Amino acid sequence: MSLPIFLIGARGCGKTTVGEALSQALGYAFTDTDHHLQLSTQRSVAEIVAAEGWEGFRARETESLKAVTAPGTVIATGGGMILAEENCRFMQEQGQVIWLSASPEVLAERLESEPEAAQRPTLTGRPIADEMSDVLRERAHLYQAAAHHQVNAMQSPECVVEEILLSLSLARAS
Ligand SMILES: Nc1ncnc2c1ncn2[C@@H]1O[C@H](COP(=O)(O)OP(=O)(O)OP(=O)(O)O)[C@@H](O)[C@H]1O
Ligand SMILES: O=C(O)C1=C[C@@H](O)[C@@H](O)[C@H](O)C1
Ligand SMILES: [Mg+2]
Repeated sequence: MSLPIFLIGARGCGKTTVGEALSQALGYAFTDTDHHLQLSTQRSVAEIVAAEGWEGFRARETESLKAVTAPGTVIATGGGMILAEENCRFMQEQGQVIWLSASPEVLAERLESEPEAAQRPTLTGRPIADEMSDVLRERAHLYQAAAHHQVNAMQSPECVVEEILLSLSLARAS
């Protein structure tokens, strides 16, 4: 059985971009928890947060994670998925967890060129570069603890996919 592959990491690290390419390379299905939430609620992240607060969004995010998880699937997760221990445990038990790691400067640069405010409402109210530094300071240890493998996400998407495939094949060989 082909275990699911979960991509974790901060906003802008490339979970959606790399996830689609990885799924094609493996012949897996691709799914994205943010996208699933948007489709199932017919609302954007910003609309859910405005109506239910971040707490409401986080509860829905956990439901989405469970709903989309299936064998033979690459799953791009929301940037805050690792905030709940329950989610981390679930991902570790169900499949392989890959952290796409990038510096706050690279993340901010990518997000500034494609803000997508409806899907990425501000987390701190601070300018994007400061927000990404704050977020990584708070979350880097959570991404690290949740992941089976850490991959450098500051390369081209093709190279990130190659690095993931290598770490998965090394894991299978050991
Ligand atoms: N490896 C990469 N090199 C250069 N640009 C990239 C790379 N990966 C993603 N990008 C670009 O960065 C932006 C964010 O990518 P993407 O939407 O895949 O990130 P994400 O991790 O899914 O973010 P979110 O958590 O908000 O869903 C997009 O404009 C994308 O084209
Ligand atoms: O980093 C975060 O907390 C988030 C990242 C996005 O993927 C969305 O899940 C949402 O905007 C929250
Ligand atoms: Mg995404």
